[in-house]
Amino acid sequence: MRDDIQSVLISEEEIQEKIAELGKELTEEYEGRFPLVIGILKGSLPFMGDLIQKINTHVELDLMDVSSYGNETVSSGEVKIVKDLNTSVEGRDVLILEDIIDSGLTLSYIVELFRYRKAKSVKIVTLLDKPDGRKVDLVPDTAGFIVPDEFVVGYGLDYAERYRNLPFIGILKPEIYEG
Ligand SMILES: O=P(O)(O)OC[C@H]1O[C@H](OP(=O)(O)OP(=O)(O)O)[C@H](O)[C@@H]1O
Ligand code: HPA
Ligand SMILES: [Mg+2]
Repeated sequence: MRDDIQSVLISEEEIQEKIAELGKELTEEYEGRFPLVIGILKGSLPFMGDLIQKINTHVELDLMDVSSYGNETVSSGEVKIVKDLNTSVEGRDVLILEDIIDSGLTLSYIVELFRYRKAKSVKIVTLLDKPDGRKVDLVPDTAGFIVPDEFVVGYGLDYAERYRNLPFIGILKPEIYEG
C-alpha cells in the first residue's frame, strides 16, 4: 500500500498536532452548548474519531453519508444522500466535520439542507482545504491545512475505496489512477 505513495504531504505528527489545537479551540467555543457534531462518511471517520477525543465538553454525535465521487478522482457534481442523520438539526448548534473540501459541492449541498432544516448555527471544520478545486463559493470556518490541486489520499481520504487507513496524507503515484 505505501509503495503506491509518491510523497507524504502531511505527516502523522503534523495531523495529530493540528487536531490537538483544533480540539482546544472547539472546547472553548462549544463549552455548555451541547453541539451536534456531524461527520460526513466515510472520509471524515479518522478525523472525527481523533478530534472528538480532544473536545473536552459534552457533544452529541451523528453521521451522514453522501457521495459524489464514486471511484473517480473528479466529482460527478451530483450529491447523493446515502444515509441521512438519525437526529433532527432543528434548533441545534451543528458542527460539521469533513476530511476535505475540494469542489465544495458536497458541503454546499449539506449546509443548505441544514439551513432548510432550521439548524440554529452551522460551523464547518475541515482537515484539508483545496481552494484551487472550488466550483462553488464555499469557505470553511476552519481548515487544518491547505493542500495543492492534486488528488490526495490517506487519513480517511480514498482512491477507489483504498488508502483510507494510512495515518498520513500523501500524493498517489499518477500511474495508480492513470493506468
Ligand atoms: O468538495 P467536494 O468536491 O464535494 O469533495 C469533498 C468530498 O468528497 C469526498 O467524499 P466522497 O464523496 O468521495 O465520499 P467518501 O468520503 O466516502 O470517500 C470527501 O470526503 C468530501 O466529502
Ligand atoms: O483529493 C482528494 N482525494 C480523495 N478524495 C477526494 N475528494 C475530493 N477531493 C479528494
Ligand atoms: Mg471518496
